[in-house]
Amino acid sequence: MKIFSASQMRMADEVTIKSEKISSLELMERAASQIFNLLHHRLQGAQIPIHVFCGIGNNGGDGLVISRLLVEHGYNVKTYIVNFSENRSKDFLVNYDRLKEIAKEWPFQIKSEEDFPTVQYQDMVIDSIFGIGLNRPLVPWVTQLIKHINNARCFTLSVDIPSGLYDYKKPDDAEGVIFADVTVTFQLPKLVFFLPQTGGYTKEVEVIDIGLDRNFLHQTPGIAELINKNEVVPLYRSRHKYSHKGTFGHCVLIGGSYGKIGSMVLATKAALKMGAGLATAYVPECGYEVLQTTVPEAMVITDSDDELEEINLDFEPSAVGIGMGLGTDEKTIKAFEEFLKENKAPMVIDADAINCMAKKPELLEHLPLQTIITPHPKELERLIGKWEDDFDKIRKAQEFSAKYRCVLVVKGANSLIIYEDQIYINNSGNPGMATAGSGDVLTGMLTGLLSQGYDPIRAAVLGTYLHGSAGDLIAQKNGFEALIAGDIVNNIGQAYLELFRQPQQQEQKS
Ligand SMILES: NC(=O)C1=CN([C@@H]2O[C@H](COP(=O)(O)OP(=O)(O)OC[C@H]3O[C@@H](n4cnc5c(N)ncnc54)[C@H](O)[C@@H]3O)[C@@H](O)[C@H]2O)[C@@H](O)CC1
Ligand SMILES: Nc1ncnc2c1ncn2[C@@H]1O[C@H](COP(=O)(O)OP(=O)(O)O)[C@@H](O)[C@H]1O
Ligand SMILES: [K+]
Repeated sequence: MKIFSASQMRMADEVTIKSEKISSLELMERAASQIFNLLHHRLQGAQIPIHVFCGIGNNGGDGLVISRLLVEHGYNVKTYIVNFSENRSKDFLVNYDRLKEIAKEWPFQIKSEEDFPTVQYQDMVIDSIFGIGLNRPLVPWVTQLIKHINNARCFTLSVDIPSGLYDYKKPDDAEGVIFADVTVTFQLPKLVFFLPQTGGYTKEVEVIDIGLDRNFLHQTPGIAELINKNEVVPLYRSRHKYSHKGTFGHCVLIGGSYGKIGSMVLATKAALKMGAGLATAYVPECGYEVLQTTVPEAMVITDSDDELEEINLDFEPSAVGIGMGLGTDEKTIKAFEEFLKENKAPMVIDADAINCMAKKPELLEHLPLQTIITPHPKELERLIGKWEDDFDKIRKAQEFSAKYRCVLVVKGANSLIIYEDQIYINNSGNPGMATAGSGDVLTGMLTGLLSQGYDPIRAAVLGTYLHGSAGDLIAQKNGFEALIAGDIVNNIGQAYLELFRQPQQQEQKS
């Protein structure tokens, strides 16, 4: 699913108004009445106090429409205008009058802290103060109002985006943003919902189709692509009956040091489970027995005793995954550099191999085109430096990717796959995956896909999705806490099958 910027959303709005020959007012009515329908469906007329806080722009206009429909249907509604400016939008004003006609009284004006209404825990709030039009800091009393609403801790529904969130930078005051239980957003999800600094402002996101112009939505490249099952199914390559193990490549996993051989076990198993034809683990001598015992399907080549000092392969690998438990000893960095100069196979670079590159940036010059690098945030910082906020992080990651022509998988709750100006946001996975070794599994999985000939961007997107999806399958059965990295490997097969499972409804019919 595409993600648009605020200005692209505005353009989609305008194009729809022209192509459908409707007014912006009608579009507002259509959008807001869908939110009302959603509420009405859930509340079924329940008489809980509903506080609708409206700004003075079109987001406020949406709130006024919702209020009017709630009043018409006999709900217990109080409407407030958060009067931070006299510059009211045209459609706001029309709906302001329409609400008065139905409710028989003007909404209550909030102009300062003295006007704040009491909001109780058992009430409900509709947050329609700011939408995607927020473009400057809030006046202090509006920030206070937002904090006042948050303090009630009552069920809060934000219209389009939690008020106080910009769609292009982090909020000025981390507490001055509505904490929403649900955000009902128009047509397409917004980037802020998936970034670590801003994703936490809403527990749930519901995207509603307000019928914006299909051609425009289809033809306009988004600023990012949200990756769910629908997006990855077309990336999967099925197997031919007469294929043999050579068809799926012989990959090599390189890494391990004394006490960190487990990372290599996880990665090697993961590469095989993803479908690599053959896998070799290249480890220090101390890892030999461990690997031969725990992954009998893999071959093992060993180097000196406790850490790698040389990387000499006696075959041409189809893909390389390097870095798990590798260490950053000078000798190892040297070995890695020599290897990079020789190697032509597609690569995944993780963990200590990233740290080696951060220590010696010249290594980056030797990467094969579209090498996948999989940093967690700390490793990313070592590569691209500190960032102002998540938006700045993305820009810096894009610049880094363009400079070295590499694919970055920025790991986290919604891992970002970045290649030059392309951004993919993975939407599978769960907090149970915040556990030792889950990144090693990802590296093995991506290497397994490269080994089978998937191109690096596809491999990064499909592999990251399947990794999260395997984690989700475990969490459904065992919960978050008991999830360990080895379980992710064991659920790779189920994650593949899940790609082609029909939705529940169809299962019940058959
Ligand atoms: N296709 C769509 O996206 C649709 C959007 N609609 C609504 O329109 C909203 C966008 O509306 P607007 O562009 O009017 O913007 P908002 O209602 O989000 O912003 C309010 C207004 O306040 C001004 N402003 C921004 N920051 C301010 C600040 N800190 N202090 C004071 N004033 C500030 C802005 O210039 C803007 O005019 C969306 O979020 C959505 O709710 C819907 O009505 C219909 C369809
Ligand atoms: N809260 C979370 N939600 C979803 N996925 C997560 C979460 N925390 C971690 N992960 C995933 O788990 C993996 C952790 O990788 P990493 O930090 O390298 O761990 P390790 O070094 O222990 O292997 C990444 O793929 C990341 O996206
Ligand atoms: K809002």
